[in-house]
Amino acid sequence: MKTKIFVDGSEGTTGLRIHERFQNRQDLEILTISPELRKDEMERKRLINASDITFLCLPDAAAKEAVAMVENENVKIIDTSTAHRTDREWAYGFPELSKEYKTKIQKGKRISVPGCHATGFISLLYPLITKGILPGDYPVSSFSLTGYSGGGKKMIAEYEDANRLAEYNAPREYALNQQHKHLKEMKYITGLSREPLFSPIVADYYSGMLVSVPFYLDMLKGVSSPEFVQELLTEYYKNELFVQVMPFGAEADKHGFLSGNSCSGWDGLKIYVTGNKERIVLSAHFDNLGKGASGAAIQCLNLMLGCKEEEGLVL
Ligand SMILES: NC(=O)C1=CN([C@@H]2O[C@H](COP(=O)(O)OP(=O)(O)OC[C@H]3O[C@@H](n4cnc5c(N)ncnc54)[C@H](OP(=O)(O)O)[C@@H]3O)[C@@H](O)[C@H]2O)C=CC1
Ligand SMILES: CC(=O)N[C@@H](CCC(=O)OP(=O)(O)O)C(=O)O
Repeated sequence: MKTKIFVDGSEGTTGLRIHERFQNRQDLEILTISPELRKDEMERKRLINASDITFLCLPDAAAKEAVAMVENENVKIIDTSTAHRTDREWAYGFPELSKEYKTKIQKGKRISVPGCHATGFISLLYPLITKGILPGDYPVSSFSLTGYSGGGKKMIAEYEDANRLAEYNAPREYALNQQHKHLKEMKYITGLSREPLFSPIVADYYSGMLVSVPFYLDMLKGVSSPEFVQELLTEYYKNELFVQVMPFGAEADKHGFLSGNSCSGWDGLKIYVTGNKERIVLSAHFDNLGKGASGAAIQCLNLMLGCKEEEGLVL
């Protein structure tokens, strides 16, 4: 029997990308909502409760409302919003972190997909803290480049407006109050003792992310060389299809640049370790709409269904 799927928020950026990935899936039956009824509570509630698995691709408040609509106890939820990422009752949808994370997703009824910036940040720090080389009280700072689709329909419309302001031509730093919405999950999942200093930058390209975290090597425990960090990350992710650790010092292009958009359209995540004997930078390179949202949501679905983890995804 086919698994019945409903996407609440199917007309949005994340919802549309999830739908695209259902093409050619014979194992799924997609329950659709008429576009004019997409905010109709009764119709949403009917479809949520008729589904086996519902994806929530909504703003936080609407995601919480949708969860409150569940009456059928067999319904499973995959939420792409920020609403439930630090809720202990929910599985955090990052299976590569550990066997426990993977099992909780496979067996779970409530899955919260990681935030896009948080995905990159956590992919870099979680292994270092788990393996004891990064002290939990390290004063971590991070900067992150993102394409404008990360801001959803509203930001896409602003960037693609023919009459937009000249400021949109340049990369723009935001969350200047140091209150970005991913800080909570960055701290909660990694176990850092405090929230990192985090500076996201949105630039004039559609999609793709580059999340970077610099470290002083002598402040990491038992680390004598940058190669050691690269080898530790390689070992940590060696069985993972979606995470690739690049050779030490590898650069994305022959001119020595890592550009924000070169993983656009791809559903995996590449880790770069660059720098020298004193200072290194770890960078996670992926697509905010791939491993940063819709791709990760589909990966969680595949794990829940017990099919190939990469089904319908681009690797
Ligand atoms: N874009 C990205 O890269 C990422 C997004 N996310 C998260 O995914 C979620 C969706 O984001 P995104 O797709 O970018 O946002 P969009 O704004 O592109 O889409 C949101 C959709 O939800 C609809 N919607 C809003 N309120 C309601 C409601 N009460 N009932 C039903 N539908 C509603 C909107 O309707 P309408 O069409 O009328 O606007 C829209 O179609 C958010 O929580 C976001 O933070 C997570 C990771 C990355
Ligand atoms: C460019 C831009 O505005 N990006 C969004 C991130 C989108 C995202 O990942 O939001 P979720 O927390 O719902 O996952 C931001 O930084 O707030």
